[in-house]
Amino acid sequence: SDYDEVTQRYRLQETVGSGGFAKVKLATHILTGEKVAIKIMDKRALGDDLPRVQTEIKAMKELVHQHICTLYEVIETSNKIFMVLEYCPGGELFDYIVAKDRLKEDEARMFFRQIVSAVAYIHHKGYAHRDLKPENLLLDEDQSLKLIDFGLAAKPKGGMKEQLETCCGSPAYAAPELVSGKTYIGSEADIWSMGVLLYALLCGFLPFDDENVAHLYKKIQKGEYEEPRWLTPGSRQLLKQMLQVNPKKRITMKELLKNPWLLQGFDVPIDWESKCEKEQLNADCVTEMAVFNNVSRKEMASKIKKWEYDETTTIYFLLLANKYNGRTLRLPLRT
Ligand SMILES: COc1cccc(Nc2ncc(-c3ccc(C(=O)NCC(=O)Nc4ccccc4)cc3)c(OCC3CCNCC3)n2)c1
Repeated sequence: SDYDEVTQRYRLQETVGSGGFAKVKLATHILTGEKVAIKIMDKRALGDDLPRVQTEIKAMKELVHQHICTLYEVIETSNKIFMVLEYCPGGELFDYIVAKDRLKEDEARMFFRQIVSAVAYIHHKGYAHRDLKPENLLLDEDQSLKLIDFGLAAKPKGGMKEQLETCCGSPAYAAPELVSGKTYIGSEADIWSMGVLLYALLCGFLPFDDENVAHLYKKIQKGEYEEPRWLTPGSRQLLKQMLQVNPKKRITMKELLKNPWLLQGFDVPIDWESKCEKEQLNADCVTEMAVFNNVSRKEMASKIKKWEYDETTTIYFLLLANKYNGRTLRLPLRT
């Protein structure tokens, strides 16, 4: 069946999310014992949206960053596409904010710097996210955030309008120019969405909200929102610059990266460059895999560098992730 290959290498566990054409199951990579997330899509259900999955996979292969969930492997069968992805043990940032009601300014800033880092990197690579919201931000261990795009929003073929109608959930994070159906620039719309995100982190509720979508659009286009008394002048100023209805007056990513409120307590600009680009292989991981496969390091390195997004890519990324969080993952020697 469609699941034969994936069940040989992964133990599928509970479903943690489903939306639109995708379902996500947590799973364990049998060889290493590491947890992964597997996004399962049915080709028939996708219909003529299938090209968007290819677009997303192409995007994911280019977007390798410490604050973006890594794609490890793609398994395609006659009816299904399985994307094996980095698992984030902390679940959604959305649930974290709800549990804490709202975040203290320092914690909000610590998270928001990571979000800006991921989005600046995506923009640098020529992409726009277009669906930034707390449900698409996952917590890794030790308070680090990973950006995902669960709803296949990355570079939708139509404008966002069609994207808004099709995708579930409210457009509470969508920019005014976008809900007005105007042509818009993805990166400018992402800045607005990050402003709504920052507001939600600091306040615990949304700046523009209404159960009637038409009324919600009106509020977004008006751009007026409450400022709770606990907001500091620095955060009010930044929110004002991000939640500018006119996209040409909105703060740019360049200005955002050196915004004084974001620098407070860190005094170093936000480092948005990727720390885990694919160009430079980690020597220890190559060695460990060479020993495991009983081949030379040179041979192993050239196999990894093909980036076929098969089991070799998965093992390399899983070993690399463990280097970062200090755990040494040992491949079981082949019996
Ligand atoms: C929620 O329950 C829990 C509880 C405990 C742990 C976890 N852990 C856990 N880890 C990993 C995932 C995941 C990662 C990536 C993708 C993905 O679709 N990547 C594709 C992608 O990111 N493209 C892309 C990114 C940037 C630019 C362009 C394209 C999908 C899912 C997950 O999902 C759960 C869903 C549930 C519904 N809301 C969204 C998340 N959940 C989840």
